[in-house]
Amino acid sequence: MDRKQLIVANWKMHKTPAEAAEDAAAIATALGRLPDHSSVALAPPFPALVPVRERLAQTQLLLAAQNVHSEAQGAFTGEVSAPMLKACGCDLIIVGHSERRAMANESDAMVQAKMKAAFQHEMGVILCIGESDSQRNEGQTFKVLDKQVREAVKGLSVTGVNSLVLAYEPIWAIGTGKTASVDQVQEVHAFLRETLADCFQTGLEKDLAKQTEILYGGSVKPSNIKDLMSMKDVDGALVGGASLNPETFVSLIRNGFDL
Ligand SMILES: O=C[C@H](O)COP(=O)(O)O
Repeated sequence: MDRKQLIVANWKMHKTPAEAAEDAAAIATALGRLPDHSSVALAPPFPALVPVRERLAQTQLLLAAQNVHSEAQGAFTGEVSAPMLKACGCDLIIVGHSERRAMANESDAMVQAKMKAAFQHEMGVILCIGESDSQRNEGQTFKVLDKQVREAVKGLSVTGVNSLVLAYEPIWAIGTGKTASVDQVQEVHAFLRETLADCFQTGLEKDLAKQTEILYGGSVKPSNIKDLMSMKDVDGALVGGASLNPETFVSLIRNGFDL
């Protein structure tokens, strides 16, 4: 079984619902039919989820949320739950983005609880992990990533593993224009694949772990996506800045998927 390719637009806190819907329609129209093994997902801000879903009906594009709360309901002002996101038509949820870990103090335990909530409500998870500049300079990269992965997937069921995508996003490469070199990315992705296999040591789970898509994120552009995706363990990308303009994002996808 070959792994799929996936390119995800993370629009972060950009675009009104109307702008997001218009851009989603433009992207879907420009792309047309995608090859069977290639997927594209759009992650607009919460208020744009439903309008974007409506524009993506009858297309192959997937809808992703940028965050979720671990509880299904309750007195959590400003939060959004997994059943709510499911009802908005989400296929995937981004969990543990470094911006949330930094701004909202999300711990590995919180990240794990959010993942479980997503899986319980039958959505896939894009689990973001990555080291900071100082952690890389201090030679802590693999230790940091190992902990982030193990803490997040602890106790996950086979169904969970099956719907998990990893996104390696070195914090020093996010929005900085500084992309990790293809060799740095391949080295980390190979390590992450081994770590996952080690986390799921038994039978079916071990096989599923080998099939997990691992995306790279951090200043991915139309000009560098092809080289990144030519690496053996790079299955796609999580794209911020270069996903905001529909034309740029479509050309990034065409280059990445070789369309
Ligand atoms: O989620 C996306 C990442 O944070 C990468 O953002 P960027 O492509 O603007 O560097």
